[in-house]
Amino acid sequence: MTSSSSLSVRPHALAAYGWDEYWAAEFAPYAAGGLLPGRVVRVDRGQCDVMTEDGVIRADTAFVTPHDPLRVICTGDWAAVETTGNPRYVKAYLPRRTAFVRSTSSQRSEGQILAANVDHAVIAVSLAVELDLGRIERFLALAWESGAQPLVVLTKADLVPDPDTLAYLVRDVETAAPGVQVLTASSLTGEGTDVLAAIVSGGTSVLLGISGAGKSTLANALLGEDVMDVGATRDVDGKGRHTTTTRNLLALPGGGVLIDTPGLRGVGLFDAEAGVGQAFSEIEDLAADCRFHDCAHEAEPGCAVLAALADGTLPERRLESYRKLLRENRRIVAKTDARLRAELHRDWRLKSAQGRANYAAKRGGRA
Ligand SMILES: Nc1nc2c(ncn2[C@@H]2O[C@H](COP(=O)(O)OP(=O)(O)OP(=O)(O)O)[C@@H](O)[C@H]2O)c(=O)[nH]1
Ligand SMILES: [Zn+2]
Repeated sequence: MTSSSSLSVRPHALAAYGWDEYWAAEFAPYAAGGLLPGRVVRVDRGQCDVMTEDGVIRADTAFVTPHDPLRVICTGDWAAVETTGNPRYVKAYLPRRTAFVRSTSSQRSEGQILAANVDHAVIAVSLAVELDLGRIERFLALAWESGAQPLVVLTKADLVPDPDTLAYLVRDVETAAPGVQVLTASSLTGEGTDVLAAIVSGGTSVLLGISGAGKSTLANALLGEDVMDVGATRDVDGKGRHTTTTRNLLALPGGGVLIDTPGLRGVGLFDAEAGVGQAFSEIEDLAADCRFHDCAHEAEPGCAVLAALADGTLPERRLESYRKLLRENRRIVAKTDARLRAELHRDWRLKSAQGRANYAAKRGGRA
């Protein structure tokens, strides 16, 4: 989107990419070490594209690709890049403020880092289909877990022309989203885009939501052009390979930064118990008033959650959804633990085999 020619060497050329006093202070030791700051706009195959005040630099990620997949450099990170060399290496990245993680597969529950330093998680929900509050709650848990502030945008509002119906739908979603702003938007009328643009102008945002929710349409409205389609086109260099200049992180014309990585779109829960808690904050608030601190809200006396169910202040659907997401999350965590346990067990078997061998040696070589 931004051509490198428009990125002259200015003191705050990176401001459009989120550079501020906070990051400048964090980066100070690296600057003292002669490294260049930049924001990662794309990561692929051992290399990454870093937006610096000199424009985009292709850099090697060997130093920032540790064994732990959650510590691998990713889009949105603030990188410290060498000023010279071929290849130029990313030597480090700044501690993340927030991070989106997903479970890579159902077999091995290992997290994968998808995006770093995101401030707003915009959850797109289509009004063209029946609202699925459970799914919205799932996205909200994921968003809260990342550390970003969630925001729900009900898209395709033009398909709900009756204002009362629209207001009712918004309230319905609001009951499933405590502490979260719920907006409506339409690409047809343009309604809502300005409000969204104003919110995302302060910081870095991601768009979450299922296929067809209207994420690309929202992104294009924010970008003021069809960048999302442009990114998919092939490089016309006669070599028939894909363009390598596609960015997953873009500066918005109205301010703010948008991250759109493919994996983010289908992101699932990964060890998100805190996020689930935040997504159901009214239930956790109630639970604080239960007589027993370990109340399961099943049949315990003095249960504030059950009392709220009984007097109608807490919808039953909310409690069921909360339980469902907690169960789902615990299954994922248990899977991770199982893998860890398997590794520990292997370790233990190795040690005990060694122990047996040592013991046999002491006894004169007889096993
Ligand atoms: N009527 C109406 N249709 C819309 C609106 N926004 C998006 N659409 C349509 O909804 C469909 C899906 O929109 P996309 O923006 O591609 O959805 P997406 O979430 O990016 O989908 P994926 O790329 O599959 O993840 C497209 O056919 C859009 O034209 C809107 O405000 N009103
Ligand atoms: Zn209780």
